[in-house]
Amino acid sequence: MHQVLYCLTEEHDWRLVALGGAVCLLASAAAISLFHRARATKGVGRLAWLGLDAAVSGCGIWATHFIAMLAYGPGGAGAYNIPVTILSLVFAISVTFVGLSIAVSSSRAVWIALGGAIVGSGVAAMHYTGMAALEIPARVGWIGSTVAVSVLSGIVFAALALLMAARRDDLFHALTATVLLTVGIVAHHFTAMGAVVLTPDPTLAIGGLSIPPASLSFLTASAAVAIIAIALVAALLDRRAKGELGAQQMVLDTALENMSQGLCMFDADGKIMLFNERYAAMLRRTDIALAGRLLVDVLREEEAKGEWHGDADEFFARLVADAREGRTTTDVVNRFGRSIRVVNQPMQGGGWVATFEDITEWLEAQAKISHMARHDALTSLPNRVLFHEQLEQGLRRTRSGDQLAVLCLDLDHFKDINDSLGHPIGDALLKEVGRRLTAAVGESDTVARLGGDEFAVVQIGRSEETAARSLAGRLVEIISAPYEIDDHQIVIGVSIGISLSPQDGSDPSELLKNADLALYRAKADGRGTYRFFETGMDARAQARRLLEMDLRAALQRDEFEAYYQPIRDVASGRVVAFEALLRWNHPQRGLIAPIDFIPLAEETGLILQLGEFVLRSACTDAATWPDDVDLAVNLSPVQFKNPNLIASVTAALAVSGLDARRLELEITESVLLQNSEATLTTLHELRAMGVRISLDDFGTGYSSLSYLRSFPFDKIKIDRSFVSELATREDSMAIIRAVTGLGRSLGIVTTAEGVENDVQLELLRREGCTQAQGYLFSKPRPASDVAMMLNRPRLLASA
Ligand SMILES: Nc1nc2c(ncn2[C@@H]2O[C@@H]3COP(=O)(O)O[C@H]4[C@@H](O)[C@H](n5cnc6c(=O)[nH]c(N)nc65)O[C@@H]4COP(=O)(O)O[C@H]3[C@H]2O)c(=O)[nH]1
Repeated sequence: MHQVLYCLTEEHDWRLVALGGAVCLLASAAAISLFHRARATKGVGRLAWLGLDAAVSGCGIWATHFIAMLAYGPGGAGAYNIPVTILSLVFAISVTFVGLSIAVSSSRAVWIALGGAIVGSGVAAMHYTGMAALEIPARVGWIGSTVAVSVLSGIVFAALALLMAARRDDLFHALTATVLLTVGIVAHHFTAMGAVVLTPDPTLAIGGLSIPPASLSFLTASAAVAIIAIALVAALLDRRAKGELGAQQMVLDTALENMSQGLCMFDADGKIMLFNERYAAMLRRTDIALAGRLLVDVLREEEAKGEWHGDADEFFARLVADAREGRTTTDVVNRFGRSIRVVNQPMQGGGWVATFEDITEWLEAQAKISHMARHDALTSLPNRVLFHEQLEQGLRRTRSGDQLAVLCLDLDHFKDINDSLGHPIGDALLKEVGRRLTAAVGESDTVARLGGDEFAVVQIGRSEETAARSLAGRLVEIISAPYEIDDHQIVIGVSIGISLSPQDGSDPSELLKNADLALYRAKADGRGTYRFFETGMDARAQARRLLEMDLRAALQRDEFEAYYQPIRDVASGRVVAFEALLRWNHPQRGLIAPIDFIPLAEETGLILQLGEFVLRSACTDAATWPDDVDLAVNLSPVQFKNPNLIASVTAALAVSGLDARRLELEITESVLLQNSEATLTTLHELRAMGVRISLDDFGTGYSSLSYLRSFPFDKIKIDRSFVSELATREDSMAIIRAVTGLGRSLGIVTTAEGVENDVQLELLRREGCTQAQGYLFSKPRPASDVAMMLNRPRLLASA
């Protein structure tokens, strides 16, 4: 140690030592930076960086040595043998190259340390060869132990330097490694110089092939500094470029790995260049090597394992050909129970990018949406859209000689069931109807629910009239069979309209329209039956449409008028009331009877306005009559569903000033059929106001008697049909006798309608009927004739 210190302080020029140290530091910095570059690169690039690193390190060590030698006082007297000097440079570069190569190619500390140690021994090899090149007039001797320390210090520090550099490529590790390497080189040099023992010998001459130390040192130092500087700049530029590339790579990797789609990139030969994890996971290729492999090899491997089916070579050849010819292809493939959409997009310069999207859920949702769009949610039967499509399909078949029938079905009075038993029961009934229909039709026939209580059937193939007739008959029977739903026994009828193709039409809309017209006819003919389309139906429907338009206009033009028909007390013959009966003064058609427009007004809802008009005008008229003459007004079931009924009765009474006890409202059984709870409440409210309630057309319904129990009616009006047959039919007489008897015992007034002659009147009187109404006394007349009707018991002139 003493020798080393002595050598350093006494035998060296400090300024040159500092210069050598600076060159060494610069060389070390470049060497470490290049070392990092070499580790970050692969293949030929790595080899180039290693070569440059070894050259820079070798030159750096070499230059450091000769600058330091210039600082060494005793060396100034000699010269350097040129071949040996060159050999020392070769040693420095080649041994360093070996050491760096080992350290770069491994990530294990032991190999990196070994590489570093070899670099350190390269420093020693250079130094001692360089010393051998020194020619001075003295004999050079060595202190063995100091030599050993010098070699060891170079090895240890160089190994530490590379270990530090290999840990991380950042400023801290780079600086620490640089300092360690510098220390290694410098420590080695000066320790080695401390080991030198010079014995002057003037006989030793300087050879011919030598160069003075000052020239060599400055020459090599400048060249080395230039090389080192260039290398350092190159390394720094490369680092920055790599850094940017690395950042881009990171962004790309993040994007790739966070894509919901799988992505795989192939070169022009079909070799996998890049893929993301989603791709590997989607195609279950996580366990097999993919990068750099030909797709066809991967497919063959999967084919062998039974995971891929098809001809791998043919498939692959097609993909490569598509990419080569610039064709973008889209396929939906089924892999492992999932539906995957694959898009192969050719790349510029060959190869293609394949994207893989799992569209299983999307396809399922699509199927669901498409099912929902074409099926009825309640019954799952085809809806109008699908029905149209199937009808169109069927019609295409009829062109090749087949026949087709369209059956439109409408449940009779379904609304009443819905209103009285509630929607859940109504829904359950519709479902059951759908099931019965489906079970009843043939395999090639289609049943659809067109909406509400409307169903339709297309009968294809054997649909000549008799087949359609037999199906319709069967359907009427099947649908009319009782239903048991939630402890309710339900009976419902069905009306069916039928159109046939080709005779009744050849496009879906026409056939449906004609079947609808036939359905309308079936309903008009009493429901619970079927009708075939006939040509005249269209005209009738047209007439109905015109009537509806007329009706609306008539309301605006005030063409309606209340007529009155007297009701007489049978015993005294006195007029006790007038029934208001609506008339339409049509400007072209003259006076129109209610039977010709009331049903349509009920269907279209216009009855609400009409009913209100009758109530108001009749109450106003009646207010002018004697106090003991009452007014009877008919109420339609439709009006009864209107929540404003009570309000409009109250308003009519209030505006006219008529006493509520003089007003009598006539309702038919059908009013009681609908939503009975609400109906009964309304009836009771009307009664509470003082208004009386009559049961009109008694005897024409199915269970007239049972309705008498549900509400305490003030009056029963015996239907005209019984009165007209009074003298001829025994059973009519019996019914009248029963009703009048019932009225007497319940304290209810009985009014016989349609009394046309004295015989009928006499019989009614005999049976104890309370009141009578009919043409015998007067036909319905305008309000202006009321006074006349009051004064004259019989007014046979027609109205
Ligand atoms: N053949 C014959 N017929 C007789 C005789 N006596 C009375 N009539 C007719 O019998 C019908 C009695 O009225 P309705 O049973 O309530 O039957 C009424 C009633 O249900 C309905 N209607 C009439 N006006 C209104 C109204 O303002 N509102 C409602 N909702 N319906 C009305 O139209 C039906 C028919 O009314 P109209 O044509 O006026 O027919 C009236 C009347 O002209 C007779 O001796 N012989």
